[in-house]
Amino acid sequence: MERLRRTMMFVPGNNPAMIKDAGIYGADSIMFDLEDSVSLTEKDTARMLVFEALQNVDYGNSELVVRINGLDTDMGKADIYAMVKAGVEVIRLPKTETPEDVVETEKVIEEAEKYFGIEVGRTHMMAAIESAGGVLNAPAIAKASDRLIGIALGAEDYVTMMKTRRYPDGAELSFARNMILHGARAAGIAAFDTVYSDVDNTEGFNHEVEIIHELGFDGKSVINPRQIPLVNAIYAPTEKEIRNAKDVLNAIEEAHKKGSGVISLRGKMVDKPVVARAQRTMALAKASHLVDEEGNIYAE
Ligand SMILES: CC(C)(COP(=O)(O)OP(=O)(O)OC[C@H]1O[C@@H](n2cnc3c(N)ncnc32)[C@H](O)[C@@H]1OP(=O)(O)O)[C@@H](O)C(=O)NCCC(=O)NCCSC(=O)C[C@@](O)(CC(=O)O)C(=O)O
Ligand SMILES: [Mg+2]
Repeated sequence: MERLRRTMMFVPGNNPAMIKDAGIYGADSIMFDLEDSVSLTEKDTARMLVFEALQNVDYGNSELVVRINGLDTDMGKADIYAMVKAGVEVIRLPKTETPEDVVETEKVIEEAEKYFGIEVGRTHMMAAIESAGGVLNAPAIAKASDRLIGIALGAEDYVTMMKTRRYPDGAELSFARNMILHGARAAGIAAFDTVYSDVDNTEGFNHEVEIIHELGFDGKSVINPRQIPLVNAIYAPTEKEIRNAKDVLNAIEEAHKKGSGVISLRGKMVDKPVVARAQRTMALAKASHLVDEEGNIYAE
């Protein structure tokens, strides 16, 4: 079953209190940041704090990601070596422009794994796309390495470069979102939407999450724990969807027993893609604690 990544929470790497408590909010992934939320004078401290946390703090089931500084900076290589040594699960490249950026970063990760005697390939990667060039290269970026678990939109840098700003309807992000989503899906990896900076604007945030949920994004980068339950609520299937998914899975089981891969349920065809969607619905229902391990709805 694929790993759920509805929320990926940014945690500034130079904030010890936030780093210590980041695991209590139930983010699917925690993303420690060594890049833009950390000032130049704090870079070494942040690297050290995140290194210590990765080794010593228990973050439960959350996936652990670190956004490094790019290899075009003085910090990129040191970030990679420290995070690989600490056993990070995923390294996130910021401001990815080309597939070569991914390949270059992968080379350094591999060097670091060999240097520390870590199994080559254990460290996964994701690439954030934050510019016009990056968006146009999204399909190639997404296929640049087998280590990539996903690609993500970084809209704050992107809209700045595009000489616009964020608007409530999201029209300014429509092309970028579609390129990233199609690039990710064509490569068979995950697609993550960008942060929403106005943390007190719940209505605006929910509207944005509805848009990306409908488009098919796996999840969203968040900057504040208050945003996590909002995303989870929108990604949680409704009771009607869960009941339908269960009916679909039961129906296809019956069909398989009779040697068929297709069956009719209440007049609608149930075949492979319908079954795949039902399985995903049940996975989301489990992650949202709406059903037990056997798929029984808790309220029943
Ligand atoms: C926004 C705000 C200042 C609001 O502060 P507030 O004080 O109003 O927060 P409150 O809600 O009052 O906090 C209640 C309790 O939660 C704790 N708490 C809050 N936030 C927490 C957190 N993130 N992690 C753990 N703990 C947290 C807090 O410590 C408190 O704990 P306690 O005191 O114990 O009760 C704060 O959240 C914050 O700093 N966020 C992180 C910002 C950040 O990382 N930016 C960089 C990434 S974007 C970027 O770079 C752009 C991008 O690159 C993106 C891309 O590429 O996708 C692009 O181009 O688009
Ligand atoms: Mg950025």
